[in-house]
Amino acid sequence: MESSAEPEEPKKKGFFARLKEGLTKTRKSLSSGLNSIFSGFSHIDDDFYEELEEVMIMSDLGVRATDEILEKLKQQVKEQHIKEPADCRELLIRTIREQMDVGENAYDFEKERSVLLVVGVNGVGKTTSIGKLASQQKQLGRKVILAAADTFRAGAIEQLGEWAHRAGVDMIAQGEGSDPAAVVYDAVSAAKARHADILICDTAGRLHNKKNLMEELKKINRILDREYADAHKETLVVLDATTGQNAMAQAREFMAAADVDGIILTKMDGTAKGGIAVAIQAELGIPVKYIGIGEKIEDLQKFDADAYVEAIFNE
Ligand SMILES: Nc1nc2c(ncn2[C@@H]2O[C@H](COP(=O)(O)OP(=O)(O)OP(=O)(O)O)[C@@H](O)[C@H]2O)c(=O)[nH]1
Repeated sequence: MESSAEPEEPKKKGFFARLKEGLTKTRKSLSSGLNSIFSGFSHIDDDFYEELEEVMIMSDLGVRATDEILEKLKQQVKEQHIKEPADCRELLIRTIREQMDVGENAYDFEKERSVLLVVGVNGVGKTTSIGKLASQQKQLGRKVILAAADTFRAGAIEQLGEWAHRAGVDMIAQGEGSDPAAVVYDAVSAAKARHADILICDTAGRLHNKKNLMEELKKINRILDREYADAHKETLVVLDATTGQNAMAQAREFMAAADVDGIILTKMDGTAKGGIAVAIQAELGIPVKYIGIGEKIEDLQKFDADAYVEAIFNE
């Protein structure tokens, strides 16, 4: 029998195909960079390790994580009497994955009545990520309410409002410059009255005054602990992957100001610095919960370290 025509390309790409496409720039820089070292060196020596280090740091895996990964690699090379550079490839990939281990990534806020505090400096894609998340949660059949508690940045409330409209969810807001804690208080009342499953709060975006930030977050947390004690609470920090090590510095500052439960890493599709996901989990020990790999709603993906490593290293 004659073979039938080529199957039509499915309209919607699967999770992994989209991830792989989103990580193209990082794959090209990191995986191809490492591959050329594995094939270019005839034996394992200091130069070989130095070149690996350079490529890893260039891809923003972070100095500390890179050092630790290479130390482990060297040890295994010694123990297993590996002589061929190419034989290090799988070992290195496995070591990177192990170094990223922060336990299983939990999404309890999808199952329980929850409140998410989403923080991040201006321009990182905080509003966009909240919009995507709200939309996804709504599609899961959950009742979502947004709180426009980033009252500092001009236009932030309108922008969140547009997302609320697009996602078909309610938003609680007061005017620009109002007290973020008061907005959260109102939003909690609304969440209780309307039996919301998840309340997502767009909060503090500024870092230049750490004390203010800390006070603001503390005040919001006090309200949540008092008024919404039975809700599962998480604080998520949004970071822009294209800013590389600067994003790490931001994460550290937010960690100093609040208990951070997870990271949303945006704009991974636009950068070769996607190794930052390794640095975050390996150096900060905080799970990356979502990554942004494009502008569409489905381009906010749950982060899976196994899939990430595979998307980058498996050709
Ligand atoms: N390619 C890509 N674009 C993104 C992603 N996340 C956000 N963006 C886009 O980046 C552009 C600018 O984003 P931001 O200025 O950070 O958006 P924002 O959410 O309004 O900013 P803040 O709320 O201040 O963080 C927007 O057009 C977004 O659609 C992503 O993961 N990938």
